[in-house]
Amino acid sequence: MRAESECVKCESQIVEPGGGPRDTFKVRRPCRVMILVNPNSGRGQALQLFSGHVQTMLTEASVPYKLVITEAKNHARELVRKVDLTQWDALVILSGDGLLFEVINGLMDREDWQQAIQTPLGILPGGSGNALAASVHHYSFPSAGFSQTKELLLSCGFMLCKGLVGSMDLVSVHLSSRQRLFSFLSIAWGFVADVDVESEKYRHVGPIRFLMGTLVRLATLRVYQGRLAYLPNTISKTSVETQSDGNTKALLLDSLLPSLDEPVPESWTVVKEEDFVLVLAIYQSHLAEDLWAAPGALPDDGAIHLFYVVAGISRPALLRLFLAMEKGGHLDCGCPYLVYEKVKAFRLEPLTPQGMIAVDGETVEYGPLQAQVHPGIGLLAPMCPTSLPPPSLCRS
Ligand SMILES: Nc1ncnc2c1ncn2[C@@H]1O[C@H](COP(=O)(O)OP(=O)(O)OP(=O)(O)O)[C@@H](O)[C@H]1O
Repeated sequence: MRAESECVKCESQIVEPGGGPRDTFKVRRPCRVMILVNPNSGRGQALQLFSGHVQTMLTEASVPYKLVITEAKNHARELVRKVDLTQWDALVILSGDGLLFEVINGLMDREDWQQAIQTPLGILPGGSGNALAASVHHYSFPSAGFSQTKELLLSCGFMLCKGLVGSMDLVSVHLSSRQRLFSFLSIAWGFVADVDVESEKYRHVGPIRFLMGTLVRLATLRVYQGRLAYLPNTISKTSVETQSDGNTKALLLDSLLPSLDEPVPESWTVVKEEDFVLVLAIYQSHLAEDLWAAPGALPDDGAIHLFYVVAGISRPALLRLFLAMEKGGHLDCGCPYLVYEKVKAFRLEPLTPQGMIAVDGETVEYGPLQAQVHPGIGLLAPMCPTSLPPPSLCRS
């Protein structure tokens, strides 16, 4: 199936709403949208979600679109590396968070990454985790929950059609092989990474896969040795610093990070514990549809929300934390093993010889890594700055 609606010239209206709670929002009615769908994401129903719900919304809102069905891993990354972005006002992902991770890294691979990453990126939930979609819904309708992925899809589709755009932080991640990645969601090591990766096999059951994975992992609770250090979020907002590569490409500098083989600067805090149950760095509010992991996070707050749980926590206490996370209440549990810091950068050096590290839910090479936030370098498309009622209420 391949659908392409006609691309018509329509007026682009850019309005600073002023009355909204934050001043970074623009109303930019999407004109031409490329929608990338991973047909295998989640329960394998992304195409049905498109034809059953999204297509009608786009048609009703007169938003011209081109549908691209991804054929394999890295298809989307290769495509956005080369595509003529002047043809598109937004790139929209109907999938899980993994496909957006590919698209962001494809855009950042480009010679013209500075302009490319300013292409508004939209998300429509088609995966089993849907962390960014749940976060977007939360930023837009903080007091309105949703009970099913379909409701979340309608909410994100509605906001996409409204054409609201806000800025988004990206985090630059350095792995020990010198590979550099750009992340919009999270970096996880220990319990959370294990659950995320191991529960992939239950993805056909949808978001509940994380609860199933958590219960399985709790039964075999492990301690992971490693070193953690971070730069607290006390320094003033960092600006985007670039340097030329000697040709035409500007390089985005990670000026807060020393080389991975050098010690961290004295201004950093070194965590004295070396036995962890989990380390989670997150920069959106939600880690999954029903995991409100960072209650204070905003997409462009210039902070990495760093959580870690040190060894010694009991299985029931850890389960209580995850159950409380459904309502964002884990920090109110008074758990002495859970630590939360807002940081600009951090370094993690696992000492346990084998394990999992997940960046935006995707497994990456295991080993030392460090990361730095780049405030507001991306644009997130379905964002709503006002207290509009959620779409189901609008229609009644
Ligand atoms: N047609 C395809 N077939 C197989 N894999 C694909 C295809 N298109 C994309 N992928 C890859 O599949 C991986 C998972 O995609 P994604 O995260 O979007 O869905 P998901 O894993 O079902 O969602 P979630 O992470 O919410 O569970 C990504 O690495 C993506 O690049």
